[in-house]
Amino acid sequence: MEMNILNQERKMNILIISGFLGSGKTTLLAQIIKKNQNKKIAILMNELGGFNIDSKILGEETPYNELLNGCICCDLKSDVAIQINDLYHRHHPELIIIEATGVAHPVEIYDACTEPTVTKIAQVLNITTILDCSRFLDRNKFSYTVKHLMEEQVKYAHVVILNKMDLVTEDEQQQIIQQVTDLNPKAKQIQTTYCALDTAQLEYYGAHIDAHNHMHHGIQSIVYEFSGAIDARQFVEWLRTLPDEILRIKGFIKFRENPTQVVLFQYAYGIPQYEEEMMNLPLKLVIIGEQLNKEKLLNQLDLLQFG
Ligand SMILES: Nc1nc2c(ncn2[C@@H]2O[C@H](COP(=O)(O)OP(=O)(O)OP(=O)(O)O)[C@@H](O)[C@H]2O)c(=O)[nH]1
Repeated sequence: MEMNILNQERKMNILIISGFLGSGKTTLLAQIIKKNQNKKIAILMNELGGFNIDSKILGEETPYNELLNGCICCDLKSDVAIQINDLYHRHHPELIIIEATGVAHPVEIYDACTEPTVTKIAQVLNITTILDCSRFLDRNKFSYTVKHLMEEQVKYAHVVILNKMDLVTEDEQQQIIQQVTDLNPKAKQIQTTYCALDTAQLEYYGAHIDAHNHMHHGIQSIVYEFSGAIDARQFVEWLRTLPDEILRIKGFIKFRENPTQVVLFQYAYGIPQYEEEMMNLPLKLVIIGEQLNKEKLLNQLDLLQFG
């Protein structure tokens, strides 16, 4: 799947809402639903807590599915595809909003949305991260892991909402704008209190999207399909050349050494994994990364395929 904002194929859009615990994700969701009553929106909620969103926020009109007892980016990743398909077949929404738990990593959520059964029917519109501004400014008080996660949520967002502006001074407002810019200069920043915003600013629907600004930053993905087996040694060599911007690769390959065996290939944080796959699946690779040099990658993959 490519981050095709224009949605020419009329696929469902997926909006990923990320943000640390208590930053305002549910508040934003409520705003979006309230202001877009004429749109068919469905929610995929990954709550660890027991808040009754059903009646309090969404109303009875908005379909939602839940991912329970775990975090979307750890143990529930494969459930995401199942739930998205379920929402699609039962409700045919224009937009699915995924509200992840506050501790979810945006790349993992995006990754979950690149399953072939999802890309057939939907595409990620953007990752919107919400910040509790004063908490974000105080992030050095948290453990390294928490601080790192808060920064990663900003780093990989296409849109960053600087929320709870009412709780910070003007001086602090300037500091946070600068810090977010330093972490992710290309993200669109929106300052809010109680997530009050014109929801069109989040650029939900294709017609409102400025494709040029959004095609070239943030997380993107490309899909490549091999027509047959490739050379294992060349493939490993290619992996060694990959830049840090490549965050994930996954898919199915066959190697010439054993051309009938389909291999499930996964690559994360520079580490490849190979598993024998029993089914004969299409030989597609999904590559996820930042600022992907698509043309170069496709050329390299062509060389693997035909070289
Ligand atoms: N003062 C202030 N409070 C806010 C603002 N936005 C949200 N809140 C409050 O902050 C609390 C957390 O907001 P939620 O929308 O539930 O945050 P969340 O990110 O969904 O929280 P989790 O689901 O726990 O991760 C609620 O009590 C909100 O009413 C804001 O701009 N200013």
